[in-house]
Amino acid sequence: MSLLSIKDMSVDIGQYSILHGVSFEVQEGGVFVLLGRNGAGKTTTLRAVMGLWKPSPGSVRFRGEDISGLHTSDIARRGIAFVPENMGIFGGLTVAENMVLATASGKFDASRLERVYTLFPALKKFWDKPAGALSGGQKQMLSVARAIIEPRALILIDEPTKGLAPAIVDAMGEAFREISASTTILLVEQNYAFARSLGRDVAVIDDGRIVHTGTMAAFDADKDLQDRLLSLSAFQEDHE
Ligand SMILES: Nc1ncnc2c1ncn2[C@@H]1O[C@H](COP(=O)(O)OP(=O)(O)OP(=O)(O)O)[C@@H](O)[C@H]1O
Repeated sequence: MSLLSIKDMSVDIGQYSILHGVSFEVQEGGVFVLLGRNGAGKTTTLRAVMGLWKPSPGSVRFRGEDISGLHTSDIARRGIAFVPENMGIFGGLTVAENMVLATASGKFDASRLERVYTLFPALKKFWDKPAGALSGGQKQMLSVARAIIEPRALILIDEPTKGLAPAIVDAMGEAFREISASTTILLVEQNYAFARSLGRDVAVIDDGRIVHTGTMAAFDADKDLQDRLLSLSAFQEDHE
């Protein structure tokens, strides 16, 4: 059984029809990358999985259970976390307070906290500092740390490398590799090199429709396909 199975999912926002029958399956373990041009529907797909938009019609199954009608908090309780593009952290609170708010009980499991410190040493260093004073990369690390401080089966991560320096992107990649050994990651990325280095499977969305699914290795080997689906040469110039 797939960990996450999205079937014929359509999403309307107000009078606009944004997703048109999106279907793909995410298997347990590793990194699944969702690629697509600007405005293709990547964020909308993640938000719909998290219950922040309601599919109509369509289903989202998590471990076989239809979660598409559930509230976001109930979806989170089933073991899915969302790291939004704007990171969703509280700038006026300390790193420690941001982390506490990400726990269900208000307490940390010591070994999980130790893991966060190992993955992201800067968070330990700035533990009692306001999150708003962190650099962009450190804020992104805090946002990911909040998602893994409790046990999760699936983390949805939206464009985590946007605007980050190459060294920070490398550190983020290392952390994701580590995290994905125990937690499945559904990653939306515009940085193709980053996506390629992490992804096992890939789906490409265009104009609210899935236009390709397969392994990342096969997609990466097919330059014509990449160019056709992503206009990758233009796409890379934009992001270099
Ligand atoms: N709240 C909203 N109201 C109206 N239209 C929206 C809203 N959110 C998204 N859209 C539209 O839906 C389409 C898909 O947006 P979405 O953010 O999912 O794309 P994306 O692939 O994540 O793009 P990007 O890479 O630019 O973030 C776009 O045309 C966008 O303008």
